[in-house]
Amino acid sequence: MSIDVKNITKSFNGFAALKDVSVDIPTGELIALLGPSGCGKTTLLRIIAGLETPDSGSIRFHGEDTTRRAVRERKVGFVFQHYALFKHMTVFENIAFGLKVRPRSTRPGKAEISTKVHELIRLVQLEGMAHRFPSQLSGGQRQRVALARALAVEPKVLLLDEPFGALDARVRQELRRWLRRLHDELHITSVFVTHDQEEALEVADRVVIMNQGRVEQAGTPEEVYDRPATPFVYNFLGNVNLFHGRVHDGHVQLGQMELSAPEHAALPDQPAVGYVRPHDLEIERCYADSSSVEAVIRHIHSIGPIVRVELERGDTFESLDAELTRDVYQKLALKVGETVFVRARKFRVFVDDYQI
Ligand SMILES: Nc1ncnc2c1ncn2[C@@H]1O[C@H](COP(=O)(O)OP(=O)(O)OP(=O)(O)O)[C@@H](O)[C@H]1O
Repeated sequence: MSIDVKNITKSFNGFAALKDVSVDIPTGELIALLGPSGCGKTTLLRIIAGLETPDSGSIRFHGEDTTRRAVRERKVGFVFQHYALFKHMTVFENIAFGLKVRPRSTRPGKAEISTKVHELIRLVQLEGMAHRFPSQLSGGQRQRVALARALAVEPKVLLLDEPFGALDARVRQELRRWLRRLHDELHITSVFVTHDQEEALEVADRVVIMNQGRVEQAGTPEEVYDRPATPFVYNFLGNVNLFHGRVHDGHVQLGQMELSAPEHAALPDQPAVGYVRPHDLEIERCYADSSSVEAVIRHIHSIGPIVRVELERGDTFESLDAELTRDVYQKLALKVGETVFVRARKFRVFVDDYQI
C-alpha cells in the first residue's frame, strides 16, 4: 500500500504545526520521519493514521483519497512509545485482542487465532512467553508484543511513533536492527517517527527530515547524510564545522581559507558559509596552498578507532573538530599545542541557506 501525502497543512489555535507537507511513500518502504522536538512528526503521523484531520491537503492510500476516511477503514497498525499493552492480559491475549474483537462475520475461529498468535510470537522472538503478563517482561520484550499486536490484524500500513523512545540505548540498538530485519521479511509499508538521527539512518529506506512544520529534505540515508540540501540538515545529521566568509571575485574566501569550485565563478559577491564534516578535515604538517588554514591543536581524544582532534584556527580563533583514523593519527604523530594546517577534503558552501 503506497501512501501519498500531498500539501498537508495543520494549525492548532493559530499555530502552524504543518506547512504544506508532501511526502511520497512507495509500497513496502520503511520511512523515518526525523526532526527535532515539536517539528510536526507526530502530527503528520496522526494525520496519516486518521486520528487527526488536516486543514487542507490530502492523504491517498494506494491512490485512493482517505483524508476523510475513519481510522478503522484505513487498515493501519500502530505502535506507540509507551507500549500500551493490556496489563491484565497475557502476551497471547494481548496479541489476539484485535482478532477477537472483530465482528463475528470476519472473526477467525479459535484455532485459527491460536495458530496466528503463535506465529507472531515466533516472529517477534518471544517463544515460551505466551502466558506471561506485561509486568513480567522487559521493556524491549513489551515493545515487541506491541508490534506483534499491531501486526495481528494484518495492517496494510504500520505506523510507529518513537517505538523505542522509552528504552535504554543498548536495547534500542538491538530492537532497531530487529525491526529492520522484520521489515525485510514482511515488507509492510511503514512510517516510523524518531528524533534520533542514528536510528533513522540505520533503519529506514528513506528519511524525511522535518523542521518547523516543513520537510527540509527527503532521501535515502546516504543522500541526506552525504548531500544535505540545507544547512539545517547538515547541522542536524551529525557534527559539522562552519567556516564563515564571503564569495569574492568568483571564489569563496572563508577567513584565510580559500575554496574554489567551478560553480562559484559566476556568483556575485555575498556572505557565504562553508560546511565541513569532522572526518572531511585533513590535517597536514606543512603549508601547501591557500586552500588550507593554520590551526593549533588544543585537545586529542584518542580512545577507540577514531581519533578526535580539537583545533583552534589561527585566523579567527574559532574551534574546529577533526576526526582521523588511528593510522593517520599515528603517522602524523600529533601533539597538543602544535601548529598544523587544516584542509577541507570535502565541503559544501551555502549562500543565504541555498547550497552552491
Ligand atoms: N492537539 C494539539 N493542540 C495544540 N498544539 C498542538 C497539538 N498537537 C501538537 N501541537 C503542537 O504542534 C507542534 C508539533 O507537534 P508534534 O507533536 O507533531 O511534534 P513532534 O515533532 O512529534 O515533537 P516530539 O518529538 O516532541 O513529539 C508542537 O509545537 C505542538 O506543541
